Amino acid sequence: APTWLPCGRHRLDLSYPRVMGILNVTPDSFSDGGRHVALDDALRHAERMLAEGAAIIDVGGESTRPGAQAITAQQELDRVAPVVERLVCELDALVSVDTSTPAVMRQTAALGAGMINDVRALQREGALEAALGTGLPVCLMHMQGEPQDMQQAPRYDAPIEEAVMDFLETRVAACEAAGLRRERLLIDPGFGFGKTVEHNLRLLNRMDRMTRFDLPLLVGLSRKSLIGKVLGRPVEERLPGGLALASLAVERGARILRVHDVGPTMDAVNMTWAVLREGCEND
Ligand SMILES: Nc1nc2[nH]c(S[C@@H](C(=O)O)c3ccccc3)nc2c(=O)[nH]1
Repeated sequence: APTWLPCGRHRLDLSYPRVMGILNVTPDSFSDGGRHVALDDALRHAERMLAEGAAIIDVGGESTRPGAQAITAQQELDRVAPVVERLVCELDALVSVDTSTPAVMRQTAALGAGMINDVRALQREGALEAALGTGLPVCLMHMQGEPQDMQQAPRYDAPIEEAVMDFLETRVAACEAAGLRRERLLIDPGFGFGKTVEHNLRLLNRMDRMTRFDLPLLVGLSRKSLIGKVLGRPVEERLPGGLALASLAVERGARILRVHDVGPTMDAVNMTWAVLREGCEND
């Protein structure tokens, strides 16, 4: 996999695992005193995650919560654009935009976003062309179904890791066929997106097989329901479980960890990396 990734005006060093901080800008995060307060809060939250070591800030406007009703491209843009603009202009942050919407990809790239994070792997009409036009790297994630229905009855004919890798293989091929250079691609197994707990656990256990793509591996495990179901913890008590998963993910090849709790994850990831890196050099 490449040891660094051009992300707009940023150059992301991937020779060691990096942490991506989650910045949620869906309306519930605007529930308090209106947009400007929320915007300032978002900036402060991002500033804190950067200070704790986040290499990337992931900004998502579409609530992928199961059962959430779909929003228009304009609504998504109205949420995301102001935040991206201030993150870029005031913090010079490397911003990834969690979107499947072509117009949002184009407009946020124009505002200085450095990466596209598409949970639908550029399958929407016009998404591939839009991503290509931005020149930005793109994370292709596996999801079965849509957030509205993906968790009702996840099932696969093949073992989960094979189904996920087959899907990602087809999406990587589609991108390359459309002229999106392989050096611009990242892959992500999509934990929790149309998978049972067993699917998620098996997928992480066998995730080292995804290194065969020779592409940077991004994973999102933070506070997810698989932690809740295995440990019986509510979402606000899932950090220890999440740190265990982050360490395992790094050991199995993950290079970008998408998390809520940046500081603690930095320590777990750096501790894990110190062990893995040491073993290699002094063979
Ligand atoms: N690349 C990449 N992008 C991501 N965006 C998300 S949203 C997810 C969450 O729990 O954060 C989520 C899922 C369902 C409802 C709410 C929130 N998860 C990932 C991931 O695993 N990989």
